[in-house]
Amino acid sequence: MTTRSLFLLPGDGIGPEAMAEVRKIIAYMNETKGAGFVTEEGLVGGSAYDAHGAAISEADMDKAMNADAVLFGAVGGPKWDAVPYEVRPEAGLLRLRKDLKLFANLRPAICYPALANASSLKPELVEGLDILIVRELTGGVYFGEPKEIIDLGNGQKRGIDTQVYDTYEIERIASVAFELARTRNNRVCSMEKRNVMKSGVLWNQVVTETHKAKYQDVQLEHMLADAGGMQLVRQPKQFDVIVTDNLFGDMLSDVAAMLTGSLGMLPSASLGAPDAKTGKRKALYEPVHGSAPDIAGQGIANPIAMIASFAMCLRYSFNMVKEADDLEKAIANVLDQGIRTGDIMAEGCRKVGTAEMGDAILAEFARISK
Ligand SMILES: NC(=O)C1=CN([C@@H]2O[C@H](COP(=O)(O)OP(=O)(O)OC[C@H]3O[C@@H](n4cnc5c(N)ncnc54)[C@H](O)[C@@H]3O)[C@@H](O)[C@H]2O)C=CC1
Ligand SMILES: CC(C)CC(=O)C(=O)O
Ligand SMILES: [Mg+2]
Repeated sequence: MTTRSLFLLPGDGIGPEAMAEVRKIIAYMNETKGAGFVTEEGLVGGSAYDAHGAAISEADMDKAMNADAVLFGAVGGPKWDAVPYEVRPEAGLLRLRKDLKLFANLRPAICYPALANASSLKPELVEGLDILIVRELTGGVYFGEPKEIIDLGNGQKRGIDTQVYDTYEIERIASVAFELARTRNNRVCSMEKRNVMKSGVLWNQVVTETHKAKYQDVQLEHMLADAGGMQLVRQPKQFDVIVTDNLFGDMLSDVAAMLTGSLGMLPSASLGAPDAKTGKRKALYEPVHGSAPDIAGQGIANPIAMIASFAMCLRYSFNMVKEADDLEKAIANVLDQGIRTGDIMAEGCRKVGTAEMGDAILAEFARISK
């Protein structure tokens, strides 16, 4: 029997609550479909810091390296506000991204028909929305050196972060965006700030050259990232694929989340390059949202972003396309039935907690995938 190894890192806050709902789906697929998932669990973020004094242990890094895919919940929270910067919860996630070389972060923003009214935008602006943000994930200001606070000795300090991009980093993320556009509506919009940033000038040049060399069949547009943010809330359906750097991608995908109704709706896949011999990619799947300390521990978080991240895992790591489609359809059907967590609640709908939403999606998945 095929075995498929999954390393689960639930993390902090609502991370474990959302992961519990994915665990049920994994168990169901193993029991009824012989999916052969073999799971291991580890600690990341504040929970790892509390246990080991580090945001992820070396043993868990090894397991992440060797798994077919990593499922990640969320990290962080006020409890760890005062821990040293190097071991803060978020450092665990950044290390996973960097060491597993997960340079391509795919963040689809899809507005399910039943949720057009849940967005803060007018329903006609978001109905049928289906955009894909392709965020560069292992470079830019998140990782550039120097990164420090220096004492200027005159009562002043200076905080320094450095935005760095090399040609190869821009070329490979642009190629991912162009390839994905070919499977969708064949349009890419590249966002940077070439008017104020040298890295933006290079980004623009390299995307243009990559397009010219290999992807002239795809329609390419360039937009300054601030204007891009404005266009995302003015007329979001103008976009198909957006490709952008690490920081702008982080911000623009949180903006895009609200087009879909809630940050609790947005999944993501973080992918490495295919291995030259096996063609397999290292991969980590995580919701776009964080640990939501304001609602953690109450059983009310929306698990859809986490469940939809698992659907992306089925699609991208295991080529289980039918199962991924069925799981995404199950999410859509449950929303059509008017079942809602608090963040996407609307008049006439039935308000449920995290576990009930997970159960409803699993029941619907079981029904349609029989
Ligand atoms: N990938 C990760 O692990 C990320 C971690 N963080 C960390 O999370 C902590 C909290 O950050 P915030 O800025 O508050 O962002 P957040 O994404 O945790 O929460 C923002 C708002 O969205 C709501 N929300 C988020 N996910 C939800 C869900 N599934 N269901 C219902 N409501 C949901 C929260 O209740 C909150 O009001 C910080 O420590 C931050 O560094 C933030 C973003 C990503
Ligand atoms: C390291 C993360 C907390 C940064 C973030 O907000 C994200 O990647 O979405
Ligand atoms: Mg973010």
